[in-house]
Amino acid sequence: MGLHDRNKRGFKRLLRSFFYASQGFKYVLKHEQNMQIHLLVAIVTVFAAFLLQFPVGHWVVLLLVIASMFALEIMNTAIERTVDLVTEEYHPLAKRAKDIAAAAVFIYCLFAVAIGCILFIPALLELF
Ligand SMILES: Nc1ncnc2c1ncn2[C@@H]1O[C@H](COP(=O)(O)OP(=O)(O)OP(=O)(O)O)[C@@H](O)[C@H]1O
Repeated sequence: MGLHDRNKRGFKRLLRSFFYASQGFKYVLKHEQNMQIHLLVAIVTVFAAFLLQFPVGHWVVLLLVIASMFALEIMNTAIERTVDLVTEEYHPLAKRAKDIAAAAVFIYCLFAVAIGCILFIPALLELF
């Protein structure tokens, strides 16, 4: 899709959007160590949730947290690359923008861990 056919509609455009989105996802997965960690944690928690036979409500919360974590990390990377596009020199505003984007991921991570404890600890205690 060229830069000038943004007004086009249709299935082909939708397919192209999926293709570009998958390129973005592949890029983040390949280049961002944090994303690789998120993916690993997601796989482990989903596997554990299967074993612990989570009820539907727990599954909904778990999948929501995983999807939001991925989306936030992807947006963080987009902000980092956009800042790099504006300047590769040291700039206090570049630092601010990147630090704030990283803070969003960090805060969400803390809450995701807390939610994970709320979901998993009682289920694990029930095993004993
Ligand atoms: N152009 C810049 N000007 C000033 N400070 C910057 C600049 N680029 C990066 N920094 C600082 O360095 C930190 C690390 O930036 P970097 O772009 O390497 O991302 P990162 O933290 O390594 O993230 P990731 O590992 O997810 O790519 C930023 O949070 C910011 O504090």
